[in-house]
Amino acid sequence: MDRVFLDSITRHSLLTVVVALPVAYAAYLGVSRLYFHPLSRVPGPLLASLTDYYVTYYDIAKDGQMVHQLGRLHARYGPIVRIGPNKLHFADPKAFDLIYRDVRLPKEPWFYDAFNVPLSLFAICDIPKAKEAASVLRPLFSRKNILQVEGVIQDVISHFLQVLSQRSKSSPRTNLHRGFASITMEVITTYSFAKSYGVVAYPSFSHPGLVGFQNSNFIIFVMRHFPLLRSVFFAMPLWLAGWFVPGIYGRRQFIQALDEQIAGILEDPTVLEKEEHEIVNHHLLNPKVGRKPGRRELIRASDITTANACIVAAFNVLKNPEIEVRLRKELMETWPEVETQLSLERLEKLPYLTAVIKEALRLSHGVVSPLPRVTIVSMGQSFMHYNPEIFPNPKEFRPERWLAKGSSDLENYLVPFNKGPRMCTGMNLAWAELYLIIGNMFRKVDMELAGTVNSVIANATMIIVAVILYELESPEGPISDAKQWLQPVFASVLSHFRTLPAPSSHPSSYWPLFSGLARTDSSQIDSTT
Ligand code: HEM
Repeated sequence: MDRVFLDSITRHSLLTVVVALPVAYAAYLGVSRLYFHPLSRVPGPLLASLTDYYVTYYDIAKDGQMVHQLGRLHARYGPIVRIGPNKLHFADPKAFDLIYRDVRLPKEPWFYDAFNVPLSLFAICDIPKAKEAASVLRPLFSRKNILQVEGVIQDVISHFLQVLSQRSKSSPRTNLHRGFASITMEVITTYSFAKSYGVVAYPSFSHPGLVGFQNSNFIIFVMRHFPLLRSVFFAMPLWLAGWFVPGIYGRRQFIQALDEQIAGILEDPTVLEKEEHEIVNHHLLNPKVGRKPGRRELIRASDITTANACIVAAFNVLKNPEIEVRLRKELMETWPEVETQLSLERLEKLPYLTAVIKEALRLSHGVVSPLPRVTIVSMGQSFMHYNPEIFPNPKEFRPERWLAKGSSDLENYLVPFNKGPRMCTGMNLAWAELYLIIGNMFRKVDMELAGTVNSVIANATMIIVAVILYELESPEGPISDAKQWLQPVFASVLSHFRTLPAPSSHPSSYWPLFSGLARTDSSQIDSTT
């Protein structure tokens, strides 16, 4: 009897310890975070001071809305807000320089590891390692180098215009966001690998590699907030991973193709000598460098960001007839022969085109998520770009603000490429692409807005068709014939997904797409060349 009694006490105590320990630990954490933490005096919501899952809720359950929540928090608590137990967010323009120009502040691994590209400069947090990687990569994207590969960008854009012209005969409606992303993806792969992967020519501008890259954005948010899931997800067979990231199949196939090419170059480096211009891999595959290039991130970094800026420009110019007339007039006067190509250097001298691009960069932000630096401080670009004291009526697309007297001071507050030691490596390439794409589009193409498409449904459809096309691409498969008949079917299916009217002012309905969550709407633009 005594023994039974003792046993039950032991069981009870064990149970009490099992329950009480975590509760006590949570209470200890809560009290220390609220009252004894160095940030405990910084204002912010109680829940955010207690747990990082406050941000998780807005990033995941609220579909990437943290950026809007940050705006509300700053309105309530002031320019510095505690958004996590160890995290501060700033909304003061002076803080931007202090955070991002400080060479001592490394990138924050929690945020960058989720991209799963440890070799890419973008995700390297260790300062000496990042310096080493940057010393190889940055010179390749110098202005001098970009001018040398201008021909590549010009050729890709000309090809794109041809494809668009062909397409407009069978399907006048085009998702130009995909179109622009196809241009930038083709440019970066050609510049890096001296090989066209047929991205621009792919039906409906939906190359599986491109769709796969774009669709993996959401999973990055999940990986960021639930790091334990990373190893589970990356160990999954492709068919299962495809349930979570539709299109991952195309992405893996594409990466495999890039890997094979890299392996080919490493086996026989003389193939590089045959290229007309120096390509990124001339340098990255140099044995002295001793590291494999972060090939995926160059593609990710370059396709969506530049395409976002282009679509914001196209959308807003078409929305405002007086802006469109002024832009087309400037282009026409400098570029009377429409069949020719105009050089980047001449386009760069056009003040109104330049103002349109700056305004597009201001409103599109390359990366909306605040980019965290240890000890965890960050400030989202939108808190510079949407500051009404710097940019009156900040949500309006007004290129004229860049032409007004004293506007050169505004440049300090235009930070789409970030500032400081980790600012965008591809900035010169991005500027070149923006001039050439927007210049060409508004000189050579007549367009009008044609509503918006729900990109979740459109993506799913594109992926199914993309997979079918890939399957057909076996040696026996009649791929070219199949593409010919599938393309119009595909285009007409897609045109039925025009579910929403064009947004009436700023395209806020597809804003989350720009924040990297490809889950809402992207604009559709009627195009006829
Ligand atoms: C309009 C177009 C673009 C925008 C707005 C943009 C924006 C940005 C921003 C904000 C960062 C800083 C990220 C951070 O601090 O973590 C960044 C980094 C980077 N970008 Fe871009 N980007 C654009 C185009 C490109 C292109 C075309 C390339 C192609 C090479 C590129 C390559 C990179 C790389 C490699 C980094 C990492 C730099 C480092 O961490 O040191 N970007 N970009």
